[in-house]
Amino acid sequence: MLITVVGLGYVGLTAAVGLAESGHKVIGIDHNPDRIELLQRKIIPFHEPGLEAALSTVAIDFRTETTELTDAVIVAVSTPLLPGDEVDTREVRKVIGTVISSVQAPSLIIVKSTIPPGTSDELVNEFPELRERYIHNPEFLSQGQALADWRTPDRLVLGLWNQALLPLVEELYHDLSAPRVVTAPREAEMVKYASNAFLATKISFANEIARWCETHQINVDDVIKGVSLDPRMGQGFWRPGLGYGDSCLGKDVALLTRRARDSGRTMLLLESVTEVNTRQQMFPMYLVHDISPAPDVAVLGLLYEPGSDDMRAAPSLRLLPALAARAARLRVWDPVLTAETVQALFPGVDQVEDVTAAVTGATVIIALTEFPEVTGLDWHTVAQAAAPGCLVIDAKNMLDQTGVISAGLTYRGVGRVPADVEEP
Ligand SMILES: NC(=O)C1=CN([C@@H]2O[C@H](COP(=O)(O)OP(=O)(O)OC[C@H]3O[C@@H](n4cnc5c(N)ncnc54)[C@H](O)[C@@H]3O)[C@@H](O)[C@H]2O)C=CC1
Ligand SMILES: O=C(O)[C@H]1O[C@H](OP(=O)(O)OP(=O)(O)OC[C@H]2O[C@@H](n3ccc(=O)[nH]c3=O)[C@H](O)[C@@H]2O)[C@H](O)[C@@H](O)[C@@H]1O
Repeated sequence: MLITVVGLGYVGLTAAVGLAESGHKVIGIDHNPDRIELLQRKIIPFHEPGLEAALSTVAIDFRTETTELTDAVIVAVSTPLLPGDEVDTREVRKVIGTVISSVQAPSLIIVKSTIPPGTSDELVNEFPELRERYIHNPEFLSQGQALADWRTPDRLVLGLWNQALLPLVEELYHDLSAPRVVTAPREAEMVKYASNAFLATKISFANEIARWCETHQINVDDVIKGVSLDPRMGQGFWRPGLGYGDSCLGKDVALLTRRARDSGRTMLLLESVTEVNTRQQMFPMYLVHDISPAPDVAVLGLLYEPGSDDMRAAPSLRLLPALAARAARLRVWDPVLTAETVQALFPGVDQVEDVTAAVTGATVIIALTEFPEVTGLDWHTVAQAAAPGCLVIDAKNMLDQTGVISAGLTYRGVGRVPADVEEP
């Protein structure tokens, strides 16, 4: 098939590459000319492991606009949160308006962007010709493993009014063997929101349990292992840490809770999920708050996860200014973010080139991102560079605490009981 993908971010570019790998001819459209210029040179404009290598193996026609008739158009443009927690769907509407008003509209118009429940109905009210061609097919990939998730999805959710479109969808996704959930667009929209709300809930739950464990001297790692082996619990998304800090979970929960409040049916659970998360993102502050004299702080990692440079909702955005206000001295190290990005997000911050430069003289080390350079640290070497007895805050329970303690450093994780290790 000949397919146009509009919006070449994490979702759209992954879809374009995945569909090209499946043998389709793909035209990739983005209104950002700088992005197109890079893509034409087979350079991806963000950090997504494996995607650039895959892009180099396929031929995609990248442009800022097209008038060419294709069999299907996939819309994957941004739908950010507006102030007041409503979602901005204007770019989706704009693209649909352009596509539907073209002389011969394509047979399939697929919206992959996350849109609030009811948006597809609104789109069809605005563009009645859309109804017979329309599918809302939400995307469930995770950044950092986007292409792998595309190639082997858990499910394909297909929200449509016109069942006659299904053979075309099968042709489009001929090599994706996941179960299909065929429903109406409104339900498909809600599958996406309910999924992200549940993931957010799981993380806040894990963090609450970790907090309880900490108070009662119980090791949360073993508790989670014991609980999550029950298949009813689902094995993933159990890791306590800094809370969710990606660009979507918070955004999707915010939309649901805002709309619930508006309709007079407050979602008590999800309101609490957000509250727990907001508190959790700042937990390193509670550990450094009373340290006197003001600490010399090294922050290792600014990304919310090593596989994605998406800083739209990263916990470090709130944490760093608070730390800067508390610390006598603050240094950050991050191997992915460029100096320009760091200065734009955290003006004036002292960004150093390597971990050793960051930890030298530190009285507090905060490990925020699970980069291999952090998880693989030799703590005896760190102890020689850092101040004696330096506090190591493991914000993701990713470090070997025995190694940290046996090097003479003080360890604090999330709901972990400090290991009984003989100090040197
Ligand atoms: N990032 C993720 O992990 C996931 C995101 N989603 C949803 O998918 C949608 C896209 O997300 P991302 O890829 O993260 O966004 P993004 O912000 O990385 O990329 C969106 C792209 O669309 C382009 N764009 C915006 N308006 C346009 C227009 N009118 N014409 C052409 N190009 C346009 C932008 O220049 C940008 O390159 C959002 O609705 C998001 O909520 C869904 C699942 C996973
Ligand atoms: O709608 C979306 O945009 C996507 O949001 C998340 O994907 P992603 O944003 O890439 O983020 P994840 O890697 O899944 O992590 C989300 C956040 O939760 C945190 N997390 C994750 C797992 C865990 O056990 N504990 C935990 O704190 C991560 O550090 C991160 O801040 C979902 O996992 C995807 O299914 C969904 O498609």
